[in-house]
Amino acid sequence: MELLHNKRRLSSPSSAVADLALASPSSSSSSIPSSSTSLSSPRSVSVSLVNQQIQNHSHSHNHNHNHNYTHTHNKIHNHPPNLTTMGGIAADVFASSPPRPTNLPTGTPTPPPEPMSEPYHGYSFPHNRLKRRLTHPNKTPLVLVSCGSFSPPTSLHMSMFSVAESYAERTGFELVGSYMSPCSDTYGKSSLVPAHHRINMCRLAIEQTNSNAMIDDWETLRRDEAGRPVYTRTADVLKRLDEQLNDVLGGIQTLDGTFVRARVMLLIGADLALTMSDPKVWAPADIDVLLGYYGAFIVERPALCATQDAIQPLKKYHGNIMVVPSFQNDVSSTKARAQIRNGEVAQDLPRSVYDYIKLHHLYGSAPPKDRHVDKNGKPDLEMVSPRLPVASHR
Ligand SMILES: Nc1ncnc2c1ncn2[C@@H]1O[C@H](COP(=O)(O)OP(=O)(O)OP(=O)(O)O)[C@@H](O)[C@H]1O
Ligand SMILES: NC(=O)c1ccc[n+]([C@@H]2O[C@H](COP(=O)(O)O)[C@@H](O)[C@H]2O)c1
Repeated sequence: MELLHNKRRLSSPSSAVADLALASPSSSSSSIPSSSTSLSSPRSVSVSLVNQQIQNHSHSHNHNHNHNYTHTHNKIHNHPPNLTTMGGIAADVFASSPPRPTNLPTGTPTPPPEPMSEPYHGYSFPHNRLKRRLTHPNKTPLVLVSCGSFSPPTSLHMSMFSVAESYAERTGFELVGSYMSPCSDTYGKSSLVPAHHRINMCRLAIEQTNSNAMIDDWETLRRDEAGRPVYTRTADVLKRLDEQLNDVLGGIQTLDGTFVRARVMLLIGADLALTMSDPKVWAPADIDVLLGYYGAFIVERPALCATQDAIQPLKKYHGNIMVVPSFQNDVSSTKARAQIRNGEVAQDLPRSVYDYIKLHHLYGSAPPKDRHVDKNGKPDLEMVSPRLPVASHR
């Protein structure tokens, strides 16, 4: 498929900066809408950070949530978020977020021409690891969605879920599901290996790290009328996941038996957040949807950018942003690919992912000398590196 223009890079070497008028011209989901109505402007408050002063949120605004979050499904009632605070961590994300509209926002960009839930051969929405019932009272069910290239998935991609989960659960949330949504092959990044390899590697990474994340390969399967893969913007990915979880599956059951909508939020690194204030990379209407309506957990990535630089331009959305502290690291897919090309062992990859790369000669890797494969030629999952931190909620 012809890309309409090249990927544009910001200063950050591995930030996501594909300029996204790049996929099929025939798909309206593939181009940045030129204009749209904005969502109601969120109140501007400080971004949640660890050690921020504990705030007590007794929730006079819960009425808004109740009113605005009624579900078409009869069983669903909004469960008002009760922002508990524990361990000295503030939980102001809901307290400060705008009332959520009943339906998806009018500012939502032009939807794709085909139904967003169009079934593809062999595809079904994954929910096997979705926790369908809350285990704690007064918590808001949270689903985190990590959209990325995952070319290849690194140990940091996997631990992002667990650090965000630990952070979220000290707030008013209970994590009920985590999704990895690999982007389509049409995303303009030359480093992408074909989607089936990226999906296989994500699967291996999940197994190896004992993660509860699910892979939603819908982005990689979407096709236009001519059968060509199309790019899906991240705002549309979240809208569809929201529909699947809350409208199709019916939401999450609370301890008192009622059903509430899960809060869907984006999980990204600070380098990607840095690109979000660039309208050539993200349509402002999409940012309204992603940060104004859904919200994001932004994991610090100090090796690539200063967190402040990333979030300061997004200050009108701060009530919907949680900044998750991370440790100093230079882990990236770019670094892993360079190591593989140079014949070095890529330490930051789950071992099974590394073996898969060698087995399939991806990223210019030489054939493996020391194959850790079973008798069927599949990577031997026993040959694994030490386990990474894992999500603990199931
Ligand atoms: N070490 C890290 N710390 C924080 N966030 C990360 C880290 N690695 C990846 N991410 C985030 O994970 C998401 C998906 O990233 P992606 O698959 O593009 O990996 P990447 O390492 O940034 O890739 P590349 O190096 O190929 O540009 C992005 O939001 C990115 O910011
Ligand atoms: N306008 C958009 O929807 C937009 C812009 C840039 C990146 N992204 C997404 O961000 C994710 C990460 O991208 P990178 O691999 O470039 O870091 C990908 O899933 C990509 O599709 C979306």
